[in-house]
Amino acid sequence: MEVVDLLIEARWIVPVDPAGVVLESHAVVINDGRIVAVVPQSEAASCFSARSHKRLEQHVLIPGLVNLHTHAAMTLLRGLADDLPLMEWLQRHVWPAEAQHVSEQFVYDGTLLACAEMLRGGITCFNDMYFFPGAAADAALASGMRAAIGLITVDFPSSYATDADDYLAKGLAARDQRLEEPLLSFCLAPHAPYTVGDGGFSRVLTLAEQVELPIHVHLHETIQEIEESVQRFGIRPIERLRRLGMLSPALIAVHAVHLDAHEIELLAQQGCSIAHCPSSNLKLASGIAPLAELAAKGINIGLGTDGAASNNRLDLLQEMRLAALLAKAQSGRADAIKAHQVLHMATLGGARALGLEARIGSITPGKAADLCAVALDEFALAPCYEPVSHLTYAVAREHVSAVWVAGRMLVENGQLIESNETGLIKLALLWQNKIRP
Ligand SMILES: CSC[C@H]1O[C@@H](n2cnc3c(O)ncnc32)[C@H](O)[C@@H]1O
Ligand SMILES: [Zn+2]
Repeated sequence: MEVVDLLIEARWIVPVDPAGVVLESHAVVINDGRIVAVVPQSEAASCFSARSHKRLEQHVLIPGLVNLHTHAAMTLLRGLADDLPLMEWLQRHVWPAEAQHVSEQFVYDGTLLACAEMLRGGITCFNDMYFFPGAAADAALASGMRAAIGLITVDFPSSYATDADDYLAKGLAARDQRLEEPLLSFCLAPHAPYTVGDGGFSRVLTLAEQVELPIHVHLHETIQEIEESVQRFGIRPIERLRRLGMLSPALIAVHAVHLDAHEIELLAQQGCSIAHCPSSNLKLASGIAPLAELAAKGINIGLGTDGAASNNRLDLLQEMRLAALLAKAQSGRADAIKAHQVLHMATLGGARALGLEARIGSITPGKAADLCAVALDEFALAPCYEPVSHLTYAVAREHVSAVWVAGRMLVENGQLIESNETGLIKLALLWQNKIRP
């Protein structure tokens, strides 16, 4: 008998890879934070002796969800400015508030709050883009979460940095100090084509090639962004990035709402990934991304919540449902995007975009034990013919009962184990009183 740390038995296990597989009455065997085996429960009992044992009746166990695009610390700006289009929202409300309030402490506290919300909703990894990335990284580590930390660049000065060189130097220093952290990885994060000049993008590209990091950029989010680019540069943003040599498998195009057929072809040919953020795109009236067409071209797609100031939730299960429903309405085809496809986007798709496919995104031996258990034992979810259908169309984050990151249990019975929920609410209130006294 092999002695292992943890054995999780579940009524259903959806490994995500191979696609479409649903295992009944299996167990996941975990040792040293990694998945050792996925076997029938009868075999698990005879082959493994576990120090800890979790039995999940009428639960489905899935890989931890990967939030491919967020600005975690913006939880502290949730509900500050609603019902506005993107540029008015940014220029008149968000950027002034950020200029006044963003500091290292703001980012640490806001990210801590975001991690609590994400973990409780089954998200085990997030890809962040915000000021003071070192503080975001430390808050993720303090929460026990996995994070891809964006090293941001914008052409305007902030409380964090002055110009493109300063942003990048500070980002790289933050990364160098945390290179040994197994739960952290990094991305280069030039904000958008309308806030980063050609010089900034070229610096980012050179660095991305030197240090082999993904590049995470808002792209083709609104029609206004495209029209302004045509006025300023004579070309659309994707063509501008193409000429700069930025289109490659390292690129994560966030939003990608407004695309013509040629641009979809280009993104597919170049192996770019897309971070689809349906709630934020709807709330800011940016539009609806052509998800079915992107998927049909074989483009890798992940799902993102965007920040809590434009969503206003960090709830990837809700993004899954919305992604599937919008794709059907937009294409006029009920089978345009199916339940298992959005589960793939919310897990392996996000992991692949971040270059983390070998480590996370599916319940596969050798990968980290980042797992999410969803309870399907309530009347509103009964009966259950097909657990993946329920995950996409019926469950809410309140049904997430347990979450593990690298084999460490962080949510049990729907409650955060290590965070003090009352303390987090007090922290948010302190910031609320500073931001709007
Ligand atoms: C330079 S740090 C990130 C920057 O992005 C802003 N932001 C938040 N949501 C969006 C969005 O949907 N599109 C573009 N920019 C966004 C955030 O407020 C920060 O300033
Ligand atoms: Zn964003």
